[in-house]
Amino acid sequence: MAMKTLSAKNAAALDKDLMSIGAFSLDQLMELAGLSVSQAVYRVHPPSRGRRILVACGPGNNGGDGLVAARHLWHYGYKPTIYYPKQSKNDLYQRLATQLKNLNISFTDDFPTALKETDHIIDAIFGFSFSGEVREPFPAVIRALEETRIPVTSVDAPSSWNIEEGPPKEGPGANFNPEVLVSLTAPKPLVKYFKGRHFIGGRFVSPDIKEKYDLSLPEYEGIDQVVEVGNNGQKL
Ligand SMILES: NC(=O)C1=CN([C@@H]2O[C@H](COP(=O)(O)OP(=O)(O)OC[C@H]3O[C@@H](n4cnc5c(N)ncnc54)[C@H](O)[C@@H]3O)[C@@H](O)[C@H]2O)[C@H](O)CC1
Ligand SMILES: [K+]
Repeated sequence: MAMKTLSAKNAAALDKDLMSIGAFSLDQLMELAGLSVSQAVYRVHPPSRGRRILVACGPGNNGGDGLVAARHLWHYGYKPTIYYPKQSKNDLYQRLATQLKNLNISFTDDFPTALKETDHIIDAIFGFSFSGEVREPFPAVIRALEETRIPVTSVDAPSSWNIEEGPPKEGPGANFNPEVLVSLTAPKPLVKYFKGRHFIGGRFVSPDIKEKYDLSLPEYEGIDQVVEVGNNGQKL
């Protein structure tokens, strides 16, 4: 049976519902999303495999999830480095960045060098609001992610992939195949092109929202914030 997915349009509508009907603040949702990402990274890349984690953050909420994940990973004993070239002036992101600076987590502008000095990468550049061709300064970053042999965990979507149609036919991202994907709330249609380990995270969906968007979500176990699923969307 094919996996049930959530279109980019419905993902944005669901997000709005969580904040209106659901009465969640964006901070809360982002905290839970980033916590999920940190748990998936801990599962696929425990600290014994190397503690250095490069977190590439984009300008929107996907980037915010990356900032939150970096904070949790620091508390688990990792050594995150942040690449965040388009920093938002918005208070939420500024506070997230300050929280990291208070932990002495370093920020870098030099992505190629940072890539040589890491054990794992988190791709928190673009999520469900990405569209069109990748604009500056990100084409070189996506190309570097394509070429590196260091494993990548993508947050919600492999950045540069079209949310409905998957990898671009040409240009940056055409050969980008991350090792791990953490779909937040529910998988997006692009998952049918994804071949790596797949987790679902974002444990904040109420039964009425699940029903409204016809989601079929695997059961989370115990205190886990992520569930690993197979090609059919069933829990592994
Ligand atoms: N309910 C949930 O699942 C939650 C998910 N979260 C995360 O939020 C993102 C979606 O966030 P949003 O701010 O809407 O957008 P993005 O981060 O995907 O990107 C917007 C950002 O990127 C720029 N942009 C768009 N296209 C391009 C392009 N071709 N080139 C360059 N830049 C581009 C755009 O201008 C914006 O600045 C979701 O995927 C989850 O990761 C929430 O954190 C919590 C709830
Ligand atoms: K991403």
